[in-house]
Amino acid sequence: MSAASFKDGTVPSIFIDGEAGTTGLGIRERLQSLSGITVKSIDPELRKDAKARQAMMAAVDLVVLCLPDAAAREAVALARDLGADAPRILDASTAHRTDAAWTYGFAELAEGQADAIRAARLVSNPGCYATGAIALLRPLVDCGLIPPDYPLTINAVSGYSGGGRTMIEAYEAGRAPAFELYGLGFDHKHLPEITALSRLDVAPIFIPSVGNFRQGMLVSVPLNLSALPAQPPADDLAASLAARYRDCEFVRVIGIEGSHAIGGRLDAEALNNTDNLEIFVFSDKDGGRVVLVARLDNLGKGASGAAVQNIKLMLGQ
Ligand SMILES: NC(=O)C1=CN([C@@H]2O[C@H](COP(=O)(O)OP(=O)(O)OC[C@H]3O[C@@H](n4cnc5c(N)ncnc54)[C@H](OP(=O)(O)O)[C@@H]3O)[C@@H](O)[C@H]2O)C=CC1
Ligand SMILES: CC(=O)N[C@@H](CCC(=O)OP(=O)(O)O)C(=O)O
Repeated sequence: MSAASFKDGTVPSIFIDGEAGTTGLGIRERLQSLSGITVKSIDPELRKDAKARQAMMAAVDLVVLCLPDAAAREAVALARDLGADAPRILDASTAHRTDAAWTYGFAELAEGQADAIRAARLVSNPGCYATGAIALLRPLVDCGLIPPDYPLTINAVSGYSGGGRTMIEAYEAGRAPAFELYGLGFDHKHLPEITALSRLDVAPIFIPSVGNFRQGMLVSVPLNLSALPAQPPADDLAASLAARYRDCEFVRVIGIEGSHAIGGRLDAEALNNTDNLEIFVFSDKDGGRVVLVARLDNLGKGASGAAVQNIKLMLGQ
């Protein structure tokens, strides 16, 4: 996007549709430290008024959708109706993550993905669990250590803010269990993106859970290495992951020794209020059993932090 093409003149402008929600607020807060952009806000009374939102869309270069899926689809239709005035869109919802017309907003996905995001008109921000799972799996599928048809299991735990305002209110009013498994219908909404973007042919068994803490997330994948066709040593998995993320600002791989050194426990909240993601490779003494773990803040790299990373790429910042 060149300066000459900005609707407002010299700096790009953004409208966050749903800015009062959990994700919207997180993005708003992070954008305060970003100079060289204008954030335009809608009158709160008109936040669900289609005409008023469409007028905001016409006035900005980029719209960030922080809405439930159905509302996000409606917002995209409003933007599309603007024709040549339509802004670029970053959608934080699940609605477009496996839609071929949209670019998946995980810059670290593969070589060239950051450039694809820079150039795209339509970008979907990844799901929080999906970010952790894809970060672990995609490099290992790409290099052939995990075959696309391998029967994988993914376990995960999230802080309750992942459930948006309704879940936050339920936990903070003491109306929710201390810890629960869910997704036991094998149909969690992140499964399609985890499967597609990890380049898997079969959906993993994915068991998410939520606990009585506000934010923070662990996503883990257990592997018996002797069951993998390549029977790779654990070191090969760690080396592939380290090589993939070597130059990534927000992703750090902690290899087998480093993972072992932290003492067999992982605190889900350790990366809270950061935009970082850590990958651990835990291995038993013989190197035959491995657990890969991604740790992130579900509201950081799992949502608003990733959104701001995408906004910066889309606006050439
Ligand atoms: N929480 C998280 O960790 C993550 C959430 N997401 C996704 O981001 C999106 C927003 O989620 P989250 O921030 O958690 O949700 P919240 O419930 O916290 O916020 C949603 C916001 O959208 C507003 N809204 C709802 N319907 C409409 C509509 N028709 N028109 C305009 N505004 C509307 C709500 O207003 P009101 O409250 O007044 O109804 C609220 O401000 C969802 O798609 C979610 O799946 C993505 C990554 C992580
Ligand atoms: C604890 C909790 O309920 N988490 C949410 C996922 C949060 C998230 O990242 O969802 P989207 O980005 O896909 O909206 C869930 O499992 O539905």
